[in-house]
Amino acid sequence: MTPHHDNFMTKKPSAIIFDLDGTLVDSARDLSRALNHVLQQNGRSGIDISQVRNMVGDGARALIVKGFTETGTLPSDAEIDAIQTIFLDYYYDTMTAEDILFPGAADVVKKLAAQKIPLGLCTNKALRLTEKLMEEIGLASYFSVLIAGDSFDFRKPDPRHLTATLDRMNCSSQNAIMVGDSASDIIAAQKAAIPVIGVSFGYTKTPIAELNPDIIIDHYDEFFDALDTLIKT
Ligand SMILES: O=C(O)COP(=O)(O)O
Ligand SMILES: [Mg+2]
Repeated sequence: MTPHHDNFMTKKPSAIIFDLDGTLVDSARDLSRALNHVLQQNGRSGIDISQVRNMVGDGARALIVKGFTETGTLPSDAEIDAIQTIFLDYYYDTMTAEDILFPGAADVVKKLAAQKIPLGLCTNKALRLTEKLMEEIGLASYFSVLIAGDSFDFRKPDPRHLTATLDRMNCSSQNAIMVGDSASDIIAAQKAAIPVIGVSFGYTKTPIAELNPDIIIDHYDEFFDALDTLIKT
């Protein structure tokens, strides 16, 4: 008889790598508050959260550059360095852990960990912020590595960010799977030849379908079916 139970997979992936912002957590509100804080400090007008959502995914500096470009001229590199320090401290102090997990995300992570599938986190967020956030949302212990935007000299969309994450996990990229919300995740995965699940509820200016992930989910309820489909193909 074929064993059949919830979330049964025909073959286990060697590892699953998750992106953080826009994939596991809906952090746009907190990032938007921090961005508007530094914009206002510099006499700029604020940016609506709906617009900030399309600016997240390439790290804090890219978010700041996009925010300042949107509201006037771009400050010098040195000025952005100073603004970035203020942004990071403000975000570190004000980020909230409450109600920011996307529905079903924690459940999926816990079920995968229970199935002994190695989990890695690969985000363009700074490590200090990543570690704090992952602890506060209660998911840090389920991941064998937390790899951040400042862990290496390269980062998503550079495919080496994903392959280096797998190396740190001692996992092969064969049968590994990536889960992400934005162009940097999908491009990195495609370049690394790692199948990728795109989530449609995250942050991307380009509609996720146009980025051509191998499969798209609209809710974590669809995760295990998507995994099954990817594994069979
Ligand atoms: O833009 C960021 O700060 C990080 O974004 P990511 O977790 O989606 O890589
Ligand atoms: Mg993201």
